[in-house]
Amino acid sequence: MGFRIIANDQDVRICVFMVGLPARGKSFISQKIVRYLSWLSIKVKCFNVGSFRRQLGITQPDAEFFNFANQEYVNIRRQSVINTMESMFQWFEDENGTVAILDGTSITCERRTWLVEECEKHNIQPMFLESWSDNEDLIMENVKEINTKSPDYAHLDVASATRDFMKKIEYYEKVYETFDSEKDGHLTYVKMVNVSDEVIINKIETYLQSRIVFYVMNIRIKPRCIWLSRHGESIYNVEQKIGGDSILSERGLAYARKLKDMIEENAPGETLTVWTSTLKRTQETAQFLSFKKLQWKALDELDAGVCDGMTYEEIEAKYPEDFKARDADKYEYRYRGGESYRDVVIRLEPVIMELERQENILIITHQAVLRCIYAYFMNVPQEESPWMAIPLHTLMKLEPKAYGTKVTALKANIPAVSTYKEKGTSQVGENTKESQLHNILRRDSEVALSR
Ligand SMILES: O=P(O)(O)OC[C@H]1O[C@@](CO)(OP(=O)(O)O)[C@@H](O)[C@@H]1O
Repeated sequence: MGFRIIANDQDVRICVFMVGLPARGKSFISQKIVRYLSWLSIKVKCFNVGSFRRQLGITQPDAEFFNFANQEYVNIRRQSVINTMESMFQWFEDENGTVAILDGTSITCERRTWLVEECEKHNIQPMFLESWSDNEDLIMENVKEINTKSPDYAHLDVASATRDFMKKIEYYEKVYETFDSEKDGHLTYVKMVNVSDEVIINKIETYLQSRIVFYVMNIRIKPRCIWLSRHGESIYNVEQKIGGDSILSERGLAYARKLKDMIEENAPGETLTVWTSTLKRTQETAQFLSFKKLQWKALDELDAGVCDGMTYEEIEAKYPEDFKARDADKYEYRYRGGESYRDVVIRLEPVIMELERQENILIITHQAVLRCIYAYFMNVPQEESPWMAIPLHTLMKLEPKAYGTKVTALKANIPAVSTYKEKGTSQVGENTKESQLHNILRRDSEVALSR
């Protein structure tokens, strides 16, 4: 529960200032940190300087607006940063925030000195995160992405937008001062060279800062897929019992066979590594797959403690107070002698870190664990994540992209019981799960557009 203590410690307030030329993936990194920290219940918010500039009425500036020789424009841009900082300080006060990310360029020493002074006045720890890159492919990939996604370029065709953007980069290059240990040795900074090819770390002082550093060190950007599946229908699922370590039903075994075909069809020729829990039902589901397999104890189902092996109806009859308490706050409720969703998230942290580093992975695990993993990738809030329907016999494909994660759900068309229990009832119901699955799919487009 270490993260909770930090999240509640009112003394820890960090501002991460992104540093770097345009198209160096700063927004991508900012969004990832936001997703990671909020998944760990740390109050975090990203403040994008570009949106504050747009609030000043500068909506579709051409490259000239970024010419540092033009004092009038420099002043307007400085004003956008001042407004962003004010809004950020306000957020720390009003919302009791812990980590703010300032997504701008902050490329001059003069600017950074000013930012540090402002943070000191407000008792906030400044930390700089520079994204430095000379990888042409990576840069052009980012330029393409920005030109199609940013409102700044909505009025231009791709060729004109690219020309304008390259000119803008040129202006920034003229004044860019990268971090170096001699002149910046007194500052807390992380310099990422070509994402995480090389990471230089200076003067990290607090635990939370070191968590952020550790996370960004693990970021990879190579395109890959993460496949997620629950195990096939188990005997306990059929009997509506929770927990346990039962084997698969006949239909569950049929899903295990079908899973092999589905992977071959949808990921032809790909090499995957299969991660399962240590429980029989996930291993039986993986048995027909010929890839390398790895068991994680951390992927075991949420521990239902004294309720393990019971149906929801039995729990309601035997522990009515607990049953109600869980429905009232499913994320925080901890089974007697067992776990809460929050506990599961914390034990999953090393899995997530490893997932960030890996290439194509297929995870075969359990309802509650999948909800937590899915919540991380899709930025699902805590109040919602324990209530998401993750139906049996459905394979999900997640494709992390620069501006969100794309999800595709593939149904095996092998019938299975529903294990979904709605709030306020002890019945598991067939009727809800389809609509919930649609919620999942809808969320994809929300996330993809959320930048
Ligand atoms: O948090 P809730 O919605 O109870 O879901 C978790 C439950 O899902 C189940 C099925 O009901 O997972 P699993 O299919 O892996 O067995 C239970 O074992 C587990 O307790």
